[in-house]
Amino acid sequence: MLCASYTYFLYILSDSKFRWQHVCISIHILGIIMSNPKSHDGIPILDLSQPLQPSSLFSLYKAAKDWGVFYIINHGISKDLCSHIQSLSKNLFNLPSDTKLRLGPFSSLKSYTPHFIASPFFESFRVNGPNFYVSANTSSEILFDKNDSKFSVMIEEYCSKMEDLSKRIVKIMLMSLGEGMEKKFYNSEFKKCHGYLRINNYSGPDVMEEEVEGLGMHTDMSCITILYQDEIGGLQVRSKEGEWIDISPSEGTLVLNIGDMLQAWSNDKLRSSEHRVLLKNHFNRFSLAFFWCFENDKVICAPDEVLGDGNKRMYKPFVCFDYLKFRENNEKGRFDKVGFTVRDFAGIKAQ
Ligand SMILES: O=C(O)CCC(=O)C(=O)O
Ligand SMILES: [Fe+2]
Repeated sequence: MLCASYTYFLYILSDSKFRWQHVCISIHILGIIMSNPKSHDGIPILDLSQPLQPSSLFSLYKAAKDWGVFYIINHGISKDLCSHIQSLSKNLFNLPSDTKLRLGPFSSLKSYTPHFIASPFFESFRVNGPNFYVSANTSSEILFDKNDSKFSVMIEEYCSKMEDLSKRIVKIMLMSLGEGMEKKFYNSEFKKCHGYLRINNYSGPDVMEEEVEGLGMHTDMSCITILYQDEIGGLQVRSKEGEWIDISPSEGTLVLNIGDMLQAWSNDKLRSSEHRVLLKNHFNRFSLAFFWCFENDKVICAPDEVLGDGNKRMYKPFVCFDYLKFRENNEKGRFDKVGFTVRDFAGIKAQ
């Protein structure tokens, strides 16, 4: 069995067609020997209460390569914490527009995205790390003209759990790229990552004759994004062939999206997921998106070991902050839309 798993790690480093088929055959055999990870709509579920098996790593790698998405369960974030944040966030979203705009795009904090920026049906508050308590508290003081720390304490708790989870998932993604990759690259490349949280509220039109886009198709600029969605549903991810599939909500399940930074760093071995949110009824939808990103001044450049022998470099090395600015400048007043992705910014065009 050990022998078989070593074969997998050897071959995963290479992308040539012949070798790739070989991996699939080896893993198919492994899958029979070891228990297969559970899956949901063909997209695997990472169960953090279980030891990682080579077969689970392979499923995650495959999902991250093909879709840029998988599910996480037994992650240690309680349903109660999410529900409390959801109910306290209602107090923010229910405020009059004028009040919310104190944090809007023309304010100094710029932590509120009002309706009609990303879509008519989407609004969002942003909380920045590393001190999530201070960030949340500053915003709530501006909105409510008083200090109420309950909300900020919960945000702090949620985000500090998200930070731990993000570190764990990045390590797992590195392991999925091949034996020794985590040890080699976690500290040198990912140690200075930082996070921010977006608290999202969707409200469809009162009369819905057809489904509407709550959030148009986009990729995230992060390394990874961890998403909590309530029970309403509507999140979809696009396959390479252009087919949309539902990422259905399920209690206790978080969604992991690969973002642009990890796509570029892994030289397209991991795919930044193209996703959107469709609203199918007039119920409000709530989600929490935690973005885990490289530090602004990091130069993103796929290491040779990740590239593998004979594989072409897909991206010119670039500074993380320059990409963020590129997205912002090209999308003045808009959200992160496909069309201005990392490929458009730093992709090396095929000759
Ligand atoms: O609300 C969701 O399910 C997705 C949110 C999202 O994609 C984002 O905030 O980037
Ligand atoms: Fe997103």
